[in-house]
Amino acid sequence: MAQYSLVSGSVGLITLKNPPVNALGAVVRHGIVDSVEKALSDPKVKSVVICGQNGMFCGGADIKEFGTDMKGPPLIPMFHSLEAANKPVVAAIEGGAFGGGLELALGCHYRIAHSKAKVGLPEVTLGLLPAAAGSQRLPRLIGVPAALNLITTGRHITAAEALQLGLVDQVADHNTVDTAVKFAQSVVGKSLDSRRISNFQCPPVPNVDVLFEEVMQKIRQTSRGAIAPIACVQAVRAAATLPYKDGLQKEKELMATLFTSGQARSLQYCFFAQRVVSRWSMPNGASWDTSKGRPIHKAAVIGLGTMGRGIAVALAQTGFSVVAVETQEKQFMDAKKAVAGMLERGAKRSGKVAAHDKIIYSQNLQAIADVDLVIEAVFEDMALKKRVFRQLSDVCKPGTFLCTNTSTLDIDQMAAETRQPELVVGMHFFAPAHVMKLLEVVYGPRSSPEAVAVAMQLGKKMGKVSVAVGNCRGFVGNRMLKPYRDQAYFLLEEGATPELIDQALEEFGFAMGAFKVYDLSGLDVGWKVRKEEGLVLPGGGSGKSARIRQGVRYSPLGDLMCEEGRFGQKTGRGWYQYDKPGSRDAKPDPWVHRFLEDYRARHGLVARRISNQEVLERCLYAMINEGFRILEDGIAAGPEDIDIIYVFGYGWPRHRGGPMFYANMVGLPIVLERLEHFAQANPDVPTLQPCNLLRKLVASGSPPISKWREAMKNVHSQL
Ligand SMILES: CCCCCCCC(=O)CC(=O)SCCNC(=O)CCNC(=O)[C@H](O)C(C)(C)COP(=O)(O)OP(=O)(O)OC[C@H]1O[C@@H](n2cnc3c(N)ncnc32)[C@H](O)[C@@H]1OP(=O)(O)O
Ligand SMILES: NC(=O)C1=CN([C@@H]2O[C@H](COP(=O)(O)OP(=O)(O)OC[C@H]3O[C@@H](n4cnc5c(N)ncnc54)[C@H](O)[C@@H]3O)[C@@H](O)[C@H]2O)C=CC1
Repeated sequence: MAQYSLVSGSVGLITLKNPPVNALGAVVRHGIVDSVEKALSDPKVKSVVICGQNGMFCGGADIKEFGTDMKGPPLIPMFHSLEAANKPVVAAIEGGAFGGGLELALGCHYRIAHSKAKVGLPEVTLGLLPAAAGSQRLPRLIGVPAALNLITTGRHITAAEALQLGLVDQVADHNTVDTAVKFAQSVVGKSLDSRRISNFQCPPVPNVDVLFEEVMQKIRQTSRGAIAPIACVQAVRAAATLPYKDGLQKEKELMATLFTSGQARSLQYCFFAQRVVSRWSMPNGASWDTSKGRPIHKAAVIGLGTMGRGIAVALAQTGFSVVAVETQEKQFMDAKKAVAGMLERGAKRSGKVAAHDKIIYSQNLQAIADVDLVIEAVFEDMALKKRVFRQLSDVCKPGTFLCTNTSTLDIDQMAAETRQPELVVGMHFFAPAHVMKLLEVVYGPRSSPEAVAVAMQLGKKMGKVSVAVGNCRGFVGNRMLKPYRDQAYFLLEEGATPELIDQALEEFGFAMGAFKVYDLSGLDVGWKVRKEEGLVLPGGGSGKSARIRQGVRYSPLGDLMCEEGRFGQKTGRGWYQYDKPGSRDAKPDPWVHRFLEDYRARHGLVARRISNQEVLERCLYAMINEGFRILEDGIAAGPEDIDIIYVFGYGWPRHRGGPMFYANMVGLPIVLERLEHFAQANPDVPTLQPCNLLRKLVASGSPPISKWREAMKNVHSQL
């Protein structure tokens, strides 16, 4: 609702009330219309102030209303009547004004923001554009380049930046509403013509075509396949080149296409999924609302290689005291230098002081005796990790949480080496750990809810999107990656090239195809693991065993590449060729094509034409099938957990919602039918056999994704 009152004898105060963010649901919209009418028709009222309750102006349209019949007054006429009012209207922005909330403020004649408030037009992140005239008013107010930046990125800006851009008129340090009321009284009688933004001419831009072309090109590169950023540019272009009324019409047309698009549905799903996963639960019933964490002041990182360095930086930048331990002399020296550089660069970007003094370096484990939490990041070697956990348990004070950054190994085996196994959890960061947003928090069978709560809260403090998952090989992300990568290799055997597969995946929206990722992370990493697992045979093996391991189909192609010394970017040669070792510019390599032809000839394989569609179906459906298995096994609490892991950790295009949401969009019967088809053609690939949960969901009429948790309960109760 919107509450109306008369304050200071002459100011009509309209307070938006719709907790928690005062979203513009139908009831609020009715409330605004009624209150504005009251204020404008009351002769005692000389000016109007609009604010939100509980220190929050307005979080924009009520996203939960999208996809419903959206009854109630529309926003555009409401904002026009505010702007046309003959009494000054002032927006008092506390907390934030986002999307429709900022568009409401742009309809007002003046905007006053609290110094801690943030504003923005984040519609693009929901697959939309600011279609309550925001795309037309903002460029008129702050100019085309700044508006383009805000509208196409959706970023939230501080009150200080908003003031600098001319988006707000004043910043208040204390009671914003009181300041706005006084301000509203002070401007009574002043002409309002110059305050009505829709009357403004857009400030002229030299080389307007060049500017729009540059922005468009950048967007095509960074938001591969996403339609909303492109529509945002087109809408701002309309503001820059057309009269307001025509620009508004263009905005409306563009929004009509976006509003019902699959991309908007996917992005809005991601918005809510991100919030769902923060309310974690464990199969034993423990959950975020029943489990308390404990404050962490001092943490340790063990092993300062690729991951440990990033984790130490992320902890220090969050304000924790960190003891960073590395045993190898050269690594120790290199790590100190590298961490210092990362802190410096981070400080430059954020404008803060580099947190060098937060980190103490040591080559001795005794230095961590008084820390509250340890994150182990030594080599991926179970024997070593077990030894380290034994030492940690001896050295650390009782009650210290012991976390491992392992990407695949059994948390419980490490916990078993300690005196308090209930304090052991996985904290699986992604490289580079100070940049990547995802954190998989892995609970073993003995992990306490308190330990999970601590890791989840720590992740949140570090600005990570944290997802709690169960303990199995590869957890959620890496477990699902395996069948996807296997399919990519099998497709090479059957006639594809690395560039054909990567192109199909990149056109789908991945930032990088499977083989570019291999080259980036190093082919030798997986080779080492496969060797330890006894999967690698010299020369790839021969005869029947060459392409079968432990009874299932296996491609030795990756092993053979490593035997040739082709480890990827680091050696300048991998699935692509590079100008020099370390270079990132991947070029197709005729050597690889010959190598694949020889391989096929040796194994009697006849190359066939492989379509983009087949690449996507084989790679993605195999991955999705594993996702259903993960749900069936209770490793992830719901499809949202899997989707958020893929969107934030594995470059899955957000506008496609994550693998499980994508399956839901494609249609579960289609996914099942294709998997059955591929499984029949590949009986030696068990990961293509459709799993029970998928079959049960289809048999029960393919419920929407929001109902899968319920369906999963039935499957679990039958087990
Ligand atoms: C042809 C049709 C024409 C239609 C025209 C429509 C044109 C438009 O007018 C378009 C729009 O406004 S689209 C909406 C734009 N606004 C946004 O994107 C802001 C979304 N919210 C946020 O960023 C953060 O919640 C925020 C920064 C605000 C607060 O962050 P916090 O971390 O403090 O809190 P959260 O945990 O994120 O949120 C608390 C609870 O509020 C729910 N929520 C937030 N924003 C909402 C919103 N706009 N609508 C509905 N629910 C919303 C959020 O889901 C969470 O709920 P629970 O998870 O249940 O607690
Ligand atoms: N590299 C990646 O992209 C990711 C790796 N991980 C996991 O993180 C862990 C570390 O991986 P990386 O950083 O890539 O390895 P790395 O090889 O770059 O670094 C490991 C470091 O640990 C040090 N170390 C070994 N034993 C030690 C001990 N007893 N005490 C102190 N330091 C010791 C080594 O000297 C080395 O500097 C592994 O478990 C890996 O699976 C997880 C996510 C991503």
